[in-house]
Amino acid sequence: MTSASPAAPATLTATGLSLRYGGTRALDGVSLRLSRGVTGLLGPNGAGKTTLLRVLATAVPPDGGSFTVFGHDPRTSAGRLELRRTLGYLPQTPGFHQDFTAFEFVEYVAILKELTDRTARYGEVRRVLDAVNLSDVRGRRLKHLSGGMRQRVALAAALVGDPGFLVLDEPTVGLDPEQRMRFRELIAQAGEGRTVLLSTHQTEDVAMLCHRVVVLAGGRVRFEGTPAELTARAAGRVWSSAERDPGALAGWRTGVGTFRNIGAPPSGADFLEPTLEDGYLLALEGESAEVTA
Ligand SMILES: Nc1ncnc2c1ncn2[C@@H]1O[C@H](COP(=O)(O)OP(=O)(O)OP(=O)(O)O)[C@@H](O)[C@H]1O
Repeated sequence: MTSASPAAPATLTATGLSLRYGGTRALDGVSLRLSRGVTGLLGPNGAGKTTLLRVLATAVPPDGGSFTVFGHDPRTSAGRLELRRTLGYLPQTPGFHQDFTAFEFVEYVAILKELTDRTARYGEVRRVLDAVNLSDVRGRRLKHLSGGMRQRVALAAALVGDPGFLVLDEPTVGLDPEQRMRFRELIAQAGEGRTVLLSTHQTEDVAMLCHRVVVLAGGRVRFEGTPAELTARAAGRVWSSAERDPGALAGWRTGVGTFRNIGAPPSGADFLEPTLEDGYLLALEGESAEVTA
C-alpha cells in the first residue's frame, strides 16, 4: 500500500458539498482533500457516506459546493467526461445481471468504459479478473458465485481501464472474516498508486488498510486525519472498572468480566489502550444515540 503523507499532493479536492433529499440534509458542507493511497470513510447509518460517494462518482450532482478530481471539474460536460475516464466505482448495490458470466459482466462494463477494440478489451477483462484472482471462474454465471466472489467481480469491473480514482462503497459488507481479509489484500493492491475512497462500517478495515480516515456524521465531516490520530483522540478516555461507570459515554462488560468504558474518566481510572473504534465513537460524541446506548 502506498503510504502517502498528509502533505502529499491532493488528487481530489472538495469544498462545501451539500445535498438535500426533500427535508433531509444528506450532505451539509463537506470539504475534503484526498491524496494517493486508501482513505477510509466511516460514519453511522444515514451519515451521508453513500451520498458523498455518489456525488464524487458523478452519479448525482451536489446542490452546493464543488470538487475536482485530477483537476477535472464535473460541472462542465467535458470535465465530467474526463473525470469519469479516471474513475472506478463499486456501488453499494452493484446491479448484477445474474445470468452474465463473470467475463461477460466485466466485458459489458468495459464496453461502457469505451474500450471499443475487441482484442484490447478482452485483454483488459482478463487482466482485471486475474488481478482479483478470478481467472478460474471467469466462465461461471454470477448467480452461481459466492457473495465474496461477486464482490470481487464488482471490484474487477471498477478496475477496468486502470482508473486513478477508485470509489468503493462498503465492499466488504456481508463477507466472512477470511473473505474480508482477502478483499483487504485486493484493496491494498488497488491502492498502490491510486486514490481510493473506501466507505465501510468496519473500523478494522480502516486500521489495517488506510493511510487517512474521514468520519462523517449528519452530513458533516467530524474528523479527518490519520488512523493513528483518530486512535490517539481516545487516549486517556478508555478505562476499565469492576462495574459499569454511569458517567461513561459507552460501556460494556467484556469477556473477562470487567467493564470497558469510554468517555470522561473518573479520577484514578485504570486506563486501557485505545483502539481506532474508541476514537471513532468519541468523534461521534453528541451525534448518535447509538453511542450512548
Ligand atoms: N434517494 C433518497 N431519497 C431520500 N432520502 C435519501 C435518499 N438517499 C439517502 N437519503 C437519506 O439521506 C441520508 C444519508 O443517507 P446515505 O445513504 O448517504 O447514508 P450512509 O451513511 O451511506 O448510510 P448507510 O451506512 O446506512 O449506508 C439518510 O438520512 C437517508 O435516509
